[in-house]
Amino acid sequence: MSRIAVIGGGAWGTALAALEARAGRETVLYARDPATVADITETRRNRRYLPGLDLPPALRATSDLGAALAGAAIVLLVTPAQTLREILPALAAACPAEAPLVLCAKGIERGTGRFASEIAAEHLGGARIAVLSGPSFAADVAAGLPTAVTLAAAAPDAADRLALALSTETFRIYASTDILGVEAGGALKNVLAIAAGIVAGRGLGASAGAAVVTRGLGELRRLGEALGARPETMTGLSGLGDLVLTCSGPQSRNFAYGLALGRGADLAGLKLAEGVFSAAMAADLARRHGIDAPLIATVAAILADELSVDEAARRLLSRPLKRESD
Ligand SMILES: NC(=O)C1=CN([C@@H]2O[C@H](COP(=O)(O)OP(=O)(O)OC[C@H]3O[C@@H](n4cnc5c(N)ncnc54)[C@H](OP(=O)(O)O)[C@@H]3O)[C@@H](O)[C@H]2O)C=CC1
Ligand SMILES: O=C(CO)COP(=O)(O)O
Repeated sequence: MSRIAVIGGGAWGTALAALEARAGRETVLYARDPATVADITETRRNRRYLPGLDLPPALRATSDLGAALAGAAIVLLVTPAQTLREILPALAAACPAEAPLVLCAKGIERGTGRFASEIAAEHLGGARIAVLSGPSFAADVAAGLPTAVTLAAAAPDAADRLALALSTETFRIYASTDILGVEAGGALKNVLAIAAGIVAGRGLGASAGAAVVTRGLGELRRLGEALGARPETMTGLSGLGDLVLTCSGPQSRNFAYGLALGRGADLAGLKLAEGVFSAAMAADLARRHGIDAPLIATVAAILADELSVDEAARRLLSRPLKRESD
């Protein structure tokens, strides 16, 4: 019995399910939308979320949550961060008692400032909870391109076991016990990728883009460590690694959102950008912990319509000069 249940039929859930099924592991993908299930079953594609990519014949899809979870040895929860509170009660009720739950969303809950592991711990024992994060575009992973990510669980042997159970020839998972650090990196890099997109969209140049990544890493590191993350996690795959990937261009939906903002383009119809929902909470966490995070605060203010892009750039540049180490 080693069935993997993947909950969430969007880009990332479909990519992870395809990866595991292709590696020869029995995998079931739950999508709440029957049209997605029909598309996967009939065409071996998820044309809405992963257009152009063929899914392995062995991948089974269902819109019955209980059927997806029945007999699962490992459960991957891959719906957006803001949906976790809604989906977790039903998931916890139907999830086999011993199955570890791997949280794959990258975000902070609006209103509470909580990370996925904190929300999940309200429904399941902490010992079963793991988080997966790191530089990994769904399209790359689904296409079988080489990828390295981090998986954290509280117990080192649980993290090692899950890393072994989910790694494939192309998907290399590094084990960690720094759950909050891995989550903080994944959520904060999205906010900073919006900043990088804004810089590109407003035509501020590649030098400004590099400054955002570098000073953004400082904010990610300072805030992550204030929240309890280990320094090496923030400069690891789920921190620096994912920051670099997501700030690298419009294949990132967060970067693409910032790009549209910077250009003054229409934001309607853009794909999911988790940083949009996390920015205000990230800025709030920084304030509460007394952390200087001007880029995160600026993104939050722009998204809240409190600041124009041009005024934001002027204010960031006119702050008092300081030592680089500060
Ligand atoms: N895409 C990527 O490259 C990566 C994404 N991630 C993270 O994974 C998470 C999911 O992203 P991604 O898959 O790309 O998002 P998508 O927007 O592609 O898909 C979201 C999926 O979640 C489903 N969903 C939304 N609300 C619920 C709910 N209440 N119950 C059940 N299903 C629900 C949607 O279903 P419906 O179609 O019915 O609305 C859809 O299938 C995000 O936190 C993201 O940051 C992490 C690494 C890589
Ligand atoms: O998290 C990701 C890559 O690691 C995906 O980034 P976007 O959500 O910005 O597309």
